[in-house]
Amino acid sequence: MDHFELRDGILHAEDVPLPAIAEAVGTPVYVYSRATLVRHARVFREALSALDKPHVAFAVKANPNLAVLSVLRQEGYGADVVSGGELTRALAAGMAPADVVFSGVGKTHDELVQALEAGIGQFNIESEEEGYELAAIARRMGRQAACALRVNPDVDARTHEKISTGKRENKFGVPLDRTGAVYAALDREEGLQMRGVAVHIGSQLGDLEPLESAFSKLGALIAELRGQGHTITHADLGGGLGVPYKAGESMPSPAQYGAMVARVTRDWGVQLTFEPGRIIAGNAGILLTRVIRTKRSGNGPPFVIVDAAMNDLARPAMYGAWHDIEAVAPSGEKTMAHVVGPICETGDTFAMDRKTDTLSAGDLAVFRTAGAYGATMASSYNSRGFVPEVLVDGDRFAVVADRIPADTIMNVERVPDWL
Ligand SMILES: Cc1ncc(COP(=O)(O)O)c(C=O)c1O
Ligand SMILES: N[C@@H](CCCC[NH3+])C(=O)O
Repeated sequence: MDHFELRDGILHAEDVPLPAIAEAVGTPVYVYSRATLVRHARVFREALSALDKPHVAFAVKANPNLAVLSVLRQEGYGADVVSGGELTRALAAGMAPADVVFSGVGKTHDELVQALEAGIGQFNIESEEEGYELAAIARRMGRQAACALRVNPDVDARTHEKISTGKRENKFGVPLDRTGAVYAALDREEGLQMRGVAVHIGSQLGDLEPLESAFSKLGALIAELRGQGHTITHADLGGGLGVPYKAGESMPSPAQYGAMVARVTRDWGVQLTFEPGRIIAGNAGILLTRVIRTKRSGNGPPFVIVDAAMNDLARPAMYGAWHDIEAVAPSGEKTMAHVVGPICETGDTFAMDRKTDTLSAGDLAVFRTAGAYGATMASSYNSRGFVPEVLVDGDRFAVVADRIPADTIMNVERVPDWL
């Protein structure tokens, strides 16, 4: 359930009519609902209530906006970060360093230093090589890095191949058959405090079975590592829960996920960490756009050209992803249309042959479920600048990220005097 609903024929974000936001801020603009974020954060936490003190670290990559992170911090969430930039954001949003987990397959030397200086709670080590580098830096700095070893369980997450992370051929984690040796080697390193294992098999998972299979393998690994004399106190189960992108689509609920986790991990005797991203932020945001014009296309459906494009919302172009498209003031009439952006690529297409609310020049429309992997994946391609972000709270709203116009971006560029 979200808080984007029709009231008197006009789509609202909580109590704010979307035309008021378009009027004040212009389009395109991302709009987030605080109430939906809070609701999702609580539902997810509630789903884990059978567990002993689970730690929930929001995957910042899904939506790194400082206001969004602040809402989640108020809900007791920590952060899962994958870069120095995300770490800076998590701390700027007031998250405690101890509540930060650092994942990512290519942490740089400087990022490792930054995270050690900040005193983050846990490094998820993705390779033996990374472990040695972190150990050396930690020793030099006189620090101890609390670590989990990220395991690649070779499980097919049954999701889009570009966002699957737990198959042997994917770049993430240490293959299961090497984890015993790698864990033992890293456990001998001064500077590292090896305390557990981590797994994350992919995103937008519509099925709990691959997760259960990965967690079962992790459970067996924990037993094996303990058998080798290691003390395992932590396990990080990553994120990955899918959300419905199409009206009527069904996905495993957080409660079903929580019940599965409780059953599989019952005897583990560890503190569990979770890294949800999309399930928290996905349905908490929409991208609000305005139709520039429509264009007839031979005998086929018309092109509806909107002012949002693939640089603002990359998912359809990158993964062929579906986002529901709705008029802000629907007439009730539906038309078959191609919905496209203005960018000079055929891939700048949000929908082909889609029966949507009839849209005409000047109409406002929304792309739903754009709160995760939306603004965060934007670029300035075609010198279009960056879309602003707005957070709604009841009947008030605030711009939580300014529009960055193309000329502001151009202002950081220099033409050398030898040209
Ligand atoms: C290590 C890690 N943790 C958490 C997430 C968040 O995933 P999701 O947004 O699917 O919950 C991701 C992204 O897939 C990730 O790579
Ligand atoms: N960017 C992807 C999700 C990637 C998850 C990152 N590990 C998407 O929009 O669906």
